[in-house]
Amino acid sequence: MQQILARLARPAAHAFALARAPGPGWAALAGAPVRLAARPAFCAPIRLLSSEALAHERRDDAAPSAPAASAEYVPVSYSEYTGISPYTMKAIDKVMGFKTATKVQDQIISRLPIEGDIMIKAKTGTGKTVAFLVSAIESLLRAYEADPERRAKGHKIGCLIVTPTRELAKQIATEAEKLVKHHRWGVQSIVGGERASYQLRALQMRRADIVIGTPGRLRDFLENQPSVNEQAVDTKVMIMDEADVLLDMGFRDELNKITSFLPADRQTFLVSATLNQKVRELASTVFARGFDMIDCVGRDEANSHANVKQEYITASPEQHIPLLIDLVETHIKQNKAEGRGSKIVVFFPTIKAADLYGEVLRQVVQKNVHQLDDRGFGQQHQHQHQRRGQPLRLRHAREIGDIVKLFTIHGKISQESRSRRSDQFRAFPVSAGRASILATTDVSARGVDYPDVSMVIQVGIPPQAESYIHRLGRTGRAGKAGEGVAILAPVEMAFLGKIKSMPITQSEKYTPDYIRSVCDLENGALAHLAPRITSAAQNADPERVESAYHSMLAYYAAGSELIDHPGGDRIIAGTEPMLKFFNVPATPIPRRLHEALRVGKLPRRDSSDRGSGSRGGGFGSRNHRGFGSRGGGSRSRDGGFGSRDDRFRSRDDRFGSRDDRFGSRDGGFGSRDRSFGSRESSFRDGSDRSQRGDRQSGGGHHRPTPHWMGRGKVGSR
Ligand SMILES: Nc1ncnc2c1ncn2[C@@H]1O[C@H](COP(=O)(O)OP(=O)(O)OP(=O)(O)O)[C@@H](O)[C@H]1O
Repeated sequence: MQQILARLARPAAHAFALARAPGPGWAALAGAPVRLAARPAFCAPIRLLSSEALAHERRDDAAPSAPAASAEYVPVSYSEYTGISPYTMKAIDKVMGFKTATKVQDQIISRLPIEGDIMIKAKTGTGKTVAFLVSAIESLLRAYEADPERRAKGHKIGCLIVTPTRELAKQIATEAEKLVKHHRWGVQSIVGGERASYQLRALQMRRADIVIGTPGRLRDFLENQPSVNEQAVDTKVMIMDEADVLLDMGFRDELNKITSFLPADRQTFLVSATLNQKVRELASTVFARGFDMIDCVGRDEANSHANVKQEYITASPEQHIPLLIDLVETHIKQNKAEGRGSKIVVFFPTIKAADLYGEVLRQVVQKNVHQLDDRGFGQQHQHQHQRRGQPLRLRHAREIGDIVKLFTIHGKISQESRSRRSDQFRAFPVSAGRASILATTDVSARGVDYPDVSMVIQVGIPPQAESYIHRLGRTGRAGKAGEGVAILAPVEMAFLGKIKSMPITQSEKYTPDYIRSVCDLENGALAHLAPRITSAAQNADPERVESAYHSMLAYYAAGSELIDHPGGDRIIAGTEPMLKFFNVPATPIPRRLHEALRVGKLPRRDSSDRGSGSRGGGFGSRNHRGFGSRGGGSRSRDGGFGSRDDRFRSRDDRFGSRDDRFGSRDGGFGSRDRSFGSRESSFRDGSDRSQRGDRQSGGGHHRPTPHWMGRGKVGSR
């Protein structure tokens, strides 16, 4: 009934074109006069904001706001839109396979043809890409109708899309290629990290109807390549996707420069999942005329999905890994019991932490992956499946049992590996008994589309409050169900105050008693995995554990506004327990890191301070079976850290690990996100392990073997 009413209320789409007033109305996002956008009275129950309203609405997305009910969107069938050309419609239907429009798609497509500039705000994973692409294609089509010669040549850039990362550029290019398939247009990518000469040649030789690029390479081409400059002078549509990310990455200058090469009468789209002051300021410079705002998030609605349950768990850092393992295991088992597979993304604050914790997770939960080929299918039975003509996935799952595969992606991994792992994680089949886990940093937080992610776990706080929304947005995409859990240390609890508008509640399951049970490896919920867990903890290289610890301290120092920051000592005391899990004794932290934490002088510590025996707690002291029985550290400060202080010399290096969310400024994922130390793996291989004795006797970390290590159970993985 509701659907019938919604359809009756919907007039022909061509009548939706917005009446646009000329003039500079909007300009004053930052204070000057603005004009009100025309709003069709028959508008779906979605908010269409004027720039005036935008200017007055100076709240950031993660900031608190009063909850209010918002009308539910009733999906509209694509067949109802009359503003889409037949070729585009055919692609939506046959190539993309989309039958109904998402909320943001409806808001854009029901208004086609759109003449002017638009700012789009919609929740993560709601199909913004198709929304702006369809509009851009239809605008370009009209321009081609007026200029058939241009259409025939296809040499000039018709639509230019700027996006922060190569991965996103690739994603958008894939969608664009599908949508223009029947138009027979060309789609090209101009991104960093690939050979410029190849891209340049392709621009000159092939159609350039839609060009998607990352800011650095685009600016470079426009500034230094007259032929590209010439191709761009009559660009019809410019789109800035993930505008908030572009700005967070410091691309403001690049954006200004790129727009300076484009004609003033172009159509501009600014697309963002979150709206903050920086985005408003960008809007005030890139929109050459008045613009309309399409805001698909209700004024008082949380910028997350109702279908994604959000919980947090408070626990000391040494409990984080067992909790993480328990969360992952429970989720996989539960889904399997319901006949589904699992796809989990775990976010860590720093590269070092992602490497270290991700490797522990791999050693504990990964299984049967040797049976997989690159596509995630079983190898050994492949010929049988093909011969019998049976679906590979089903037979595979039945024959070799559960499969759990862990992928790691962060900015220290080469672009090529990242792309490969990203593709594999995306394609990993989500069928019963199969689970894939991605251990990552904020490099995977924004814009990356991994369909079917069933759970997002955030270990620690994100670098910015808004990032919480983006990370969470990797699940619950395209209307699917999802789950989000944040594991926070007590020192991080103040972060909850920064995301008050999010419907996140304390986990009812993970009570202090249950957390203790999870961490009681001998008798608790993870007893069956105790040998694997203890072995993984033992395998971790102490220097890398320490390095990850330092990276966490630097991370807190850089993002101090997100935590309760009464001074560095509390942060150190609150973070140091992460060492306990690995049985690595605490040592003095580098001077510059101390300065960053604003604790003044390095505290004097004798060796008994350094060890955690004096602190007690942790796993061992409670049940004499966990990770806690430890002696003092033996590393001298001079020998141990003199050279390491170098790592904190430059601001970039010091705080680099926070930048890993977006990666290279030229659109890759990587080069900005320096971490602490250069080696990739946080774990020793066999030969490394054999050297441990030397290191211990040579003044490196002394990690006394707890009584529980070395038992038969521990080594058997
Ligand atoms: N109309 C539709 N019907 C079904 N699936 C859709 C539809 N539109 C988009 N999708 C799918 O939904 C997923 C999310 O789309 P998209 O990546 O465009 O979202 P987004 O809003 O740009 O997300 P983010 O803010 O995270 O970048 C994609 O897998 C896409 O293929």
